[in-house]
Amino acid sequence: MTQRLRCDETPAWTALQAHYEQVGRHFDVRADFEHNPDRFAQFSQQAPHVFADLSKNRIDAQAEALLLQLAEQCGLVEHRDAMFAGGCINSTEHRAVMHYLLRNQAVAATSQEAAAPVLRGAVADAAMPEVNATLRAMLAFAEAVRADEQITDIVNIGIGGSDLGPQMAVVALQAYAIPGKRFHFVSNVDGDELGEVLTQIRPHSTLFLVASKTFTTRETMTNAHSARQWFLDQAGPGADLGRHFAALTTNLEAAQAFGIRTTFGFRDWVGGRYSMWSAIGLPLAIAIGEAGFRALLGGAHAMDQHFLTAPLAKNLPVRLGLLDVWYRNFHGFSSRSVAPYHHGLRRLPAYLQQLEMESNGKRVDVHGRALSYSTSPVVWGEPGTNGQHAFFQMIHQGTDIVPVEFIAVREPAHDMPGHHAQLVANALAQAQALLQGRSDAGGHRHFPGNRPSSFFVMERMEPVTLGALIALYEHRVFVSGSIWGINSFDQWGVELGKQLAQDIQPRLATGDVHGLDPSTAGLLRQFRPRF
Ligand SMILES: O=P(O)(O)OC[C@H]1O[C@](O)(CO)[C@@H](O)[C@@H]1O
Repeated sequence: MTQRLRCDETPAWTALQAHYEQVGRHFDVRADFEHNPDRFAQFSQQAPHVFADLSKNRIDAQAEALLLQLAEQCGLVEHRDAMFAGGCINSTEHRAVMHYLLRNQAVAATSQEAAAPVLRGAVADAAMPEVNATLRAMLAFAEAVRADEQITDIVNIGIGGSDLGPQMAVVALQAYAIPGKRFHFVSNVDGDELGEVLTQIRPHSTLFLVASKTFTTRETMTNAHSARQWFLDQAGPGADLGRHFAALTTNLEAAQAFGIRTTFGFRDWVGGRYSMWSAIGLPLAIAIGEAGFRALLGGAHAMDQHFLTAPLAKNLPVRLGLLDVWYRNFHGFSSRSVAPYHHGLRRLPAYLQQLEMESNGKRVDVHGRALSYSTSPVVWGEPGTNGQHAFFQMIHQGTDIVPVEFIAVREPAHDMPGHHAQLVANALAQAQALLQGRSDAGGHRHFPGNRPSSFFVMERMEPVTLGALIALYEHRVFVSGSIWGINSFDQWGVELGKQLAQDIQPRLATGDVHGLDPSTAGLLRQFRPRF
């Protein structure tokens, strides 16, 4: 990997620090709206399927210009192009990062057209035949399951990226889901979760999907083995495990050894949290069918094209990623709240927590050198309007500034009179209140205002728009991670806890506390009589 300038060593970083001290620290968005009639136009844009208004953020044209210089001086374009050329940018795992190839097709692609990818080049040309063959096989299987009236319940067993993406999308696209089938997602090793699902299903009408990139994740394997045992016990003699289990994994051998004969694979260049476009998306494909799944891929691909080709100043993932850097490193904001004003997007905050914090929660750069600046903010949220009646108090009047991201659609999927207008009015009003504040009352009733927010608008919640929205988030995370000079595609931070759990589990049975710190030893004794 070529040595790039670290972001805090660039002239643009120094200029941004000076600009923050002179202007940014006291920048009042309301005053800028008064002086600058073009502010809304300057800081809003239409990207594929997503309109974004960033004008309520604490950013001015000069800050954005300096951030674009920062991007240039940090080699953002070269890094992006290296990813799209199949370069080994996940350097700590020696892997390329090419999940975008999984959606390398135009929105209207049929299965024939999909054979002609839009992104070309040696790497894409080499990978696409296998990508398309797997996609076709997986979608054919999805269609067969959809047509199989005997199968009423689909149970996805997976965790992290093998759960959050497909679950978020199945929930979001409920209006497009095939009637007569129920979708369950089991991720936690807490037996309560699997146990609850097992009380709702019958073996002969259930399809279990064991989703695990590695097919070694302990939680998933424990749940899969328990599900298999339950199936064999319940189905009795002649139970056809092969008909009722399928695996979605890069480790086809391990899946076969488990006794599964229907497997759908993908390559190691698809990271777990970037895998909903791969075979990991099978539950979603069963829910929304081939046409829906292809539309989802097409929407994401449209965003890929935008990220690849739009000038940086009008490139939405770039603008968002740079805004994240501005807020995190210069304003010092440590969290961002996501407020989807759409009931279907209620799992989006959980999905984004993994996408953003597992990708960019790093304290060393790609060369392993400790960083002297902050990286990933905490990402959190709840759907509106619920959040308004819970934590928005803190966002309006608390001591910390929390940028909020509103997401709303123009067309609802329901036809309940009055609901959608009220929902949208609330989203607009919250963003307005955060900006304007209230100074006609003092003390407890005073709202300081000038609290930043972004607002995303989509036509409706449908496969193509969801695909574009998620790809937008993926690329935005890439942009901030790239500026920070970290590897957004590894996750070594999850390893230590996994290893220690393996050491502790047998100790729960034996009571051996040798070598443990006093707190862990004391806590282990709290559980001892149970094991
Ligand atoms: O799909 P797998 O291999 O079971 O991994 C599940 C999840 O575990 C992690 O590797 C780490 O927790 C995630 O990145 C991943 O999405």
